[in-house]
Amino acid sequence: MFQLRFTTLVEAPLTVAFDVARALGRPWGTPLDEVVSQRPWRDVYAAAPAPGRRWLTHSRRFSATGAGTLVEEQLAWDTGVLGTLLGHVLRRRIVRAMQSHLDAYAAAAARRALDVLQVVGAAIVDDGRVLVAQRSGGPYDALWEFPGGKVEPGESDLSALVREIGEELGVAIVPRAFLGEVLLDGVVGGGAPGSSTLRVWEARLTEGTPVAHEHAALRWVQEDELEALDWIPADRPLLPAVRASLRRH
Ligand SMILES: Nc1nc2c([nH]c(=O)n2[C@H]2C[C@H](O)[C@@H](COP(=O)(O)OP(=O)(O)OP(=O)(O)O)O2)c(=O)[nH]1
Repeated sequence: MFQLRFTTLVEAPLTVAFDVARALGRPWGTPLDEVVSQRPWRDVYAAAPAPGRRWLTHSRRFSATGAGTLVEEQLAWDTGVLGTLLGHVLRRRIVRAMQSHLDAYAAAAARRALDVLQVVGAAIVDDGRVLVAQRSGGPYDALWEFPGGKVEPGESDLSALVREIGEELGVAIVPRAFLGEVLLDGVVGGGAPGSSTLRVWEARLTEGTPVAHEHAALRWVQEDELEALDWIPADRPLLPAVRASLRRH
């Protein structure tokens, strides 16, 4: 059996990285059938046996990191009776084709990401508690969230985070660990569910005391109080990472 692994870091949210990867297809002619598709986390494709090849699979995993989406791909095939030499030839061809394909993919995904509305939030942690904010007005009136807001065109995620926290709470923060990314439901930027995303970082206060300039209320809550809050539904999948972060501090 032959195996190849490729890792690409794409400056784009999960959904964009996933959708662009699928739209571009693969840099070789062999048609592959979809075996698994879990948007935006994972897909697996396989090719039926053919001359010089008993089987071929291509699986991809997409995971969110603070620097973008990490795409881990694995190709595996078996050349059957035609043996090792053909396997090596195939390997060289696939490596060459994949290298330029992945460069083009990363560029296309980064370009597409510019059209997607991205929201960043801060889980500000201090003394074993995290700051949560209650929205005032709009479709999520009175629901709880991580303070933050929309990334502006040309702005990096972390600059947007520091700016939004300054505007909303009047404090300075330093973002630390990346906690996770969730799909938003289309209320924010319009479009289908997942056409915008929320990325949350754990952060530490460096200056000032938070004041609710734009929210109805602010609360410092402990780990065991997180679950009972009336959260914006999209935020709930982030709570395990926030709990883990509170345990670390
Ligand atoms: N800040 C933040 N927004 C969230 C969270 N979860 C979630 O679905 N959202 C949604 C609510 C809003 O529709 C959108 C963020 O918009 P916003 O109104 O806070 O952003 P902003 O300050 O840049 O807004 P704007 O007044 O400039 O338009 O993302 C969350 O935890 N934090």
